[in-house]
Amino acid sequence: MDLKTAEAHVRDLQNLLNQYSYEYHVLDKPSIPDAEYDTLLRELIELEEKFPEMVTPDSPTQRVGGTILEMFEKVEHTSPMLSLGNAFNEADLRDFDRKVRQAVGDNFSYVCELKIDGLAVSLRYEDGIFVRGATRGDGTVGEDITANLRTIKSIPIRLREPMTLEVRGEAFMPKKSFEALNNAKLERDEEPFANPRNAAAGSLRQLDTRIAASRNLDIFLYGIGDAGNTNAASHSEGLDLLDRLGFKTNKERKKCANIEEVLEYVEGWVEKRPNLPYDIDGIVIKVDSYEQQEQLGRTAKSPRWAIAFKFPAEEVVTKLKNIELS
Ligand SMILES: NC(=O)c1c(N)nc(OC2CCCC2)nc1O[C@@H]1CCC[C@@H]1O
Repeated sequence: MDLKTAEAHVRDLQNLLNQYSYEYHVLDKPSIPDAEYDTLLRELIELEEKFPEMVTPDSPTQRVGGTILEMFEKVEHTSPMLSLGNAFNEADLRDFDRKVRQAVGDNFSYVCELKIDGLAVSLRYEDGIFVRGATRGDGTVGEDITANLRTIKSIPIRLREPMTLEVRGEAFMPKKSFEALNNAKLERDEEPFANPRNAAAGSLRQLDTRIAASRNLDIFLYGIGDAGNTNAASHSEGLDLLDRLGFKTNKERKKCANIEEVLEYVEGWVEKRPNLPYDIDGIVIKVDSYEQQEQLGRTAKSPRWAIAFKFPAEEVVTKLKNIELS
């Protein structure tokens, strides 16, 4: 095979494998059997070993680097990663709604989302290529964990359009992966993780990327850092853009016309929460229109246009049950 043909074949394989990975990990709709994916990946690895100059950062072979980092560099976020004010009951939610209506009137919608219980991260893409990923840190400065985030298969290493933007999301460990990891730790007489959030944070703060790669982490993206250079006019349009670009967003989100619909959504998920394959610790309620978000503004640390309804912690319920039983 001459260089030109090899080059074309490598690009085709890289594009094909990235597409298959997107179908499997983002759409959850694989179009080929795993064995075929593995065969194609092995073929690409062999070709890239033969022609190392053809290895590019967006090749699917570059997800798990061999390097062990010395430490994590500090990263300043282009726009702050805000935290959320909390609501614990219906009165708190109605209070939030009253303040929103005071500021923007009655003509607006909310978007309700599951509040994923993981580690908030920011992903930066330049011309569609994943260039940097960081923890939220204190909201202004986080840690560069790009190498570890690259190992999360649902994070695209190349977008479906060559956009430059920063997106935010919650990296998490699915419940099944958490149970398997803790069973393995118990077998090795190691200290198990207390919950999937700690396990996800601990995995992404590993200096050895092979450990992060072994932890079956996943992610849901929930926002755009700087929606300025997109033509999305609302949060829901922003999330649809993230879907088009190839990101994994949580499909349980719902547009609500008023606080009554929000309360109904929250009520529904109190029941359904235990059946989810990942932990959630509440529901995030956001005013949809970007213009109205601007009007509402923010405090030093959290937006006035969003609030988190917090569920009572599941562990507390378990402990209470144990007390009653004993
Ligand atoms: N954990 C989540 O699922 C989640 C979400 N679905 N949506 C947001 O929206 C941001 C945008 C502006 C303020 C919060 N934040 C989330 O989590 C954040 C990360 C840091 C504090 C909150 O937990």
